[in-house]
Amino acid sequence: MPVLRFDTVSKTYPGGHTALAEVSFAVDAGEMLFVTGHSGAGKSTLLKLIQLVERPSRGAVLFDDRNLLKVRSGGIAGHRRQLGVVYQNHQLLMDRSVADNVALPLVLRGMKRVEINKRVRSILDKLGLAARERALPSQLSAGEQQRVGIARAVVAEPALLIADEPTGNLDPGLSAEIMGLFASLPERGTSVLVASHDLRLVKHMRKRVLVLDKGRLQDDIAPEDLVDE
Ligand SMILES: Nc1ncnc2c1ncn2[C@@H]1O[C@H](COP(=O)(O)OP(=O)(O)OP(=O)(O)O)[C@@H](O)[C@H]1O
Repeated sequence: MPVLRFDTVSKTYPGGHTALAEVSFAVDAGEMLFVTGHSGAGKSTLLKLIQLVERPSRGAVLFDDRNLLKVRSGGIAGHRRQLGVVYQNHQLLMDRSVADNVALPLVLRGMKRVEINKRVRSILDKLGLAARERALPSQLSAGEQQRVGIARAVVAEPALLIADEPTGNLDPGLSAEIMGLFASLPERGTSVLVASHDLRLVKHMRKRVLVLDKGRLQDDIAPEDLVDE
């Protein structure tokens, strides 16, 4: 069963600009894929519809077979707890330690402290951050900060991880490293959807690629059909 499905989704913003036009695709549980396209193609809009930051003008977005149109304002926070989100500029709390930042989604869920500590330690270990758990974000390198952002996004084991230009501020070496971390997540059952305009990096990852062009889904490329430049 797909974890996410777009069924002929269109989004026209107030003012009349159509950011997405009749977009359809499905994401399986444990699948990783990219959405790419020029600036303004509609990548961020697509991710906003999944997070219920925006609503479709036409068509339906289904998450775990549930039509998100049926989620009322009171249910939005609950819906978002099923998602992990990684931002370009990580949005860490700068006055809290690495461990506290990563613990936040679990604290918000009311989890017991012992369980929180166990999970935080385990994910920090996996992402190579164990030695930095007491550090403040400002004491970390850009790549480490982004890894903390990823740890925080996946610590609650979301069904779907979404990331909007997660390597935008990083050099090519670090970008490849961060993408490698994303690629390791589906093994843990999390589906991963990454928006990126970095075509070289996207092709290098050899995953399925959705190509948006002026809001239309121009292509849906299987990994085996990708060609190197
Ligand atoms: N809130 C809004 N109101 C009106 N128009 C918007 C709004 N948000 C986005 N748009 C327009 O919709 C189109 C798609 O924007 P979107 O941010 O989804 O593109 P994108 O592919 O993520 O671009 P980028 O790579 O530059 O971030 C753009 O033309 C943008 O100007």
